[in-house]
Amino acid sequence: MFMDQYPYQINSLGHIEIGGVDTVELANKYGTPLYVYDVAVIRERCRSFVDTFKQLGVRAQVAYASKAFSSIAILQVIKQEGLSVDVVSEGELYTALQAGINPEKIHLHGNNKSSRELEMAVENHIGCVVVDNFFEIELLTSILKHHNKKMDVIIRVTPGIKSKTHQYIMTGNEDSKFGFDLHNGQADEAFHLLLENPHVNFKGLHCHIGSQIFDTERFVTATNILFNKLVEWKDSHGFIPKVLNLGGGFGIRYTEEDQPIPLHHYVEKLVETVKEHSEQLDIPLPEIWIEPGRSIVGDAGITLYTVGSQKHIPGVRDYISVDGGMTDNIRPALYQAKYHGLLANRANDANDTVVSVAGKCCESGDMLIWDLPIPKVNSGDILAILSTGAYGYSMASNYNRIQRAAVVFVENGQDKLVIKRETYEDIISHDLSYES
Ligand SMILES: Cc1ncc(COP(=O)(O)O)c(C=O)c1O
Ligand SMILES: N[C@@H](CCCC[NH3+])C(=O)O
Repeated sequence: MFMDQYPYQINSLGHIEIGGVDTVELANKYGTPLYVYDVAVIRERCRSFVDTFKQLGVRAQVAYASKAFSSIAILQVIKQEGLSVDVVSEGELYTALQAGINPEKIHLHGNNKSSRELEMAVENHIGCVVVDNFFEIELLTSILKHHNKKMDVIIRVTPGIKSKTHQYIMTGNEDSKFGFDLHNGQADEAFHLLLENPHVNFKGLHCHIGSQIFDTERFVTATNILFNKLVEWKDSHGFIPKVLNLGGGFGIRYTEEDQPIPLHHYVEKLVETVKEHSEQLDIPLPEIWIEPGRSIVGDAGITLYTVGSQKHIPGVRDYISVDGGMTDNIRPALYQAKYHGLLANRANDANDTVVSVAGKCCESGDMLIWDLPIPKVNSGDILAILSTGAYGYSMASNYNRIQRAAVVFVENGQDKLVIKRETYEDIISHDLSYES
């Protein structure tokens, strides 16, 4: 059955169960909309990456891309599992530090890092800055000079390949706001600037070709392209890379159309490719770093909603509306992302109708799922949307002054609130009065 392909079960009451906990009980206890994560699945995903590197005897860092979902609780799990953390802002860096992540295991990304962000990185002795552009080289150098410090850096390059994914989540192509182009001389210029810079240890290259990628082929192509450059730099400067960061982007199942491959396959193929090149180049195997986000938390999470109003337009379409929407999951509106949903309280009932699931925002584009086969829906039913663990909470907004939903972790039959639902007081807490 289709549900077998997801890490959730249906219990004897016909309710969806996650991490051994009945989702209907969770909806009653915490209210909806509610994000629920199975921590055992998160751990299992972390271990797929970490253990494969270990089994292959390769020095590596698996850096969780915390943009996918950042909070104290998730980063505590990430820390327990021995991962590093990739952050892209002061807020993500602050959260990682507060969660107790060892600063040496934090990598700072970003195409427009501010001086405050770089200062914070330097002051906290984080492990590595992934340098993205010439402006940043100057800024970072002046901050390091000022603090009389030295920092490990790698540079982000765009290998110039397009991944089969939505344009907005494609990042490794030439026409991208991220990184230095490998083919027009910019990466070489950055390399020279950093190699001669007494304030940095220039360790190697980074590339991230995009997101939700289901095959290993493009990772191999990207690695080949990086090595073409490394061959040049070894010949011209005797440069030997210590680190090769091949980014994230490993695909997960949202709907039946998605056919993810086991996560260890990516690691095996990357290691094989880097080993081949290193042997050819006659250099020691560099440390291999990867940055999975979605594949760590994506299918470990679901969102529970309560169905409210319904609208039947004869000959056109049936809409059901839920108590959340684009405020807790912007991905359908932003990327036309597709999700699967089902009734959490009647998961075994036969699908005898088709509905489109609308959010409650004042926006026609606030649709979560189009044309979902489902049993006849009653207002008050609990709808579960699957695989919402990545880029759901982290991209949530307060549009229409809707409160951000709560987050609950479940593991081995136990549930724990890890992010409180926002209150109306929270929503106005930063508002200042304009009355004299
Ligand atoms: C530099 C970088 N690393 C890692 C990721 C994580 O990607 P994903 O969540 O698809 O694994 C992203 C986001 O796409 C990224 O831009
Ligand atoms: N937010 C994107 C992925 C991040 C792309 C940026 N590197 C998503 O939901 O798919």
